[in-house]
Amino acid sequence: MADSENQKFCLQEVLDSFKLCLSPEKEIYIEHYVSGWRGLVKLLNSLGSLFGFISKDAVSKTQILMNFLKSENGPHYATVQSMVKFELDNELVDVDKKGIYPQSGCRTLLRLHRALRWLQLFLERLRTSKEDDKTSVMCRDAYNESLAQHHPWLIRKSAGMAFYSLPVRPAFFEVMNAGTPEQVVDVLGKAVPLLCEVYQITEELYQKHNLLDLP
Ligand SMILES: CCCCCCCC/C=C\CCCCCCCC(=O)N[C@@H](COP(=O)(O)O)[C@H](O)/C=C/CCCCCCCCCCCCC
Repeated sequence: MADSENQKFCLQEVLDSFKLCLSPEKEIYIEHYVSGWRGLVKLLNSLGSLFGFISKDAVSKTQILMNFLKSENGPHYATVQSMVKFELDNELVDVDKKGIYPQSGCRTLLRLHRALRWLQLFLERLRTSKEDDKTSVMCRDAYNESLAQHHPWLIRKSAGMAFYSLPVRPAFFEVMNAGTPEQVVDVLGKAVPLLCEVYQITEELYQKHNLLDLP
């Protein structure tokens, strides 16, 4: 695990990364998108070993994208839009679902994009929750409404077990390291619309190019 993923989670930092990832022309910078996910992985790593398999998958996907960014084709991977164009123009994507490019940038980002929908739904539930609402239920409901439909039975079961071990809401707010519960709710109020915008732009781009079902 990289050192940065062992550091303390900071919600504001995650928010800043997702803010930075949107250009004025609404292009999405992959470097900052990945940095937002890496910030989130810090929180995941503080939640215990049951979340290890989720963290491992998120780290591996962010690493694939960082490797593209650092490669000789790096400039083509600066934004999600330029990556889609580059991989489609050069036939590097499994548009015909043959599974020849299991590690393309487009399919890797699609997995994180689907997870972003879960995050958006979970954070909105958290934002509007009451003190004794269960984080495990909020997380499970958000998961069932989004990512679960893309996961096989074993992953769904393992994720469900991990959710049970989530701390109660006041303790979860502490881990989020963003001040008082009122301040956490305030930051969440800024985070959710931002994640929503990043999600929507990616969703429309992937839809336009028929990339939403990449194997
Ligand atoms: C703002 C602070 C509060 C929220 C804190 C959230 C912290 C979340 C950090 C990272 C989320 C993990 C993102 C996981 C990406 C999963 C991508 C995926 O779907 N991968 C599957 C498919 O990949 P391929 O096999 O096709 O390559 C893969 O099979 C999945 C493996 C792992 C299971 C993923 C379960 C995801 C559950 C949602 C995250 C729950 C975290 C709960 C923490 C509150």
